Amino acid sequence: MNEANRPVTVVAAGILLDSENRYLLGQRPEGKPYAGYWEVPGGKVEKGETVFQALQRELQEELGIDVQSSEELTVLEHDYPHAYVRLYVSIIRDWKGAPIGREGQALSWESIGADAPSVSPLLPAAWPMLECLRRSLT
Ligand SMILES: Nc1nc2c([nH]c(=O)n2[C@H]2C[C@H](O)[C@@H](COP(=O)(O)OP(=O)(O)OP(=O)(O)O)O2)c(=O)[nH]1
Repeated sequence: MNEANRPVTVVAAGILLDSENRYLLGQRPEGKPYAGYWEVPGGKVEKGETVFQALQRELQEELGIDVQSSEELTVLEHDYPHAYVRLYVSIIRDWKGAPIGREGQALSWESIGADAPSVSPLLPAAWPMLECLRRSLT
């Protein structure tokens, strides 16, 4: 619970970073809150799972890749109308397979150096993640 007495939804988000320092965004599929918005891949951490296990499961389901390792970047909270979320954000440089949108979602590789992603709109809580990513790499 938080000050507003709302239950906290715990989410693991994984920023895939390739060798050219590009990161991956995916578009949320129909049927989910904020469908059509772009986000860093990930999803809710299930009971009994670690954040890393949740990342491995979600990125296999969403992108068909096997995450080998991850580095913790930051933890962020965001109060949405539909949920109060706590996002554990990791950087992933080591994965097996080529990401594909297994839920029919569009994907976009983005340059860290750009002021803003080439796609929009982004989920509100994705912005501070990207800011943190930039700071950690420069
Ligand atoms: N994956 C992801 N989720 C984000 C980001 N920013 C942000 O606010 N969120 C929020 C949106 C959702 O409320 C929550 C993630 O839940 P989700 O609906 O994607 O999770 P899920 O895949 O487990 O969903 P489901 O099983 O309930 O369908 O975190 C982000 O960049 N990536």
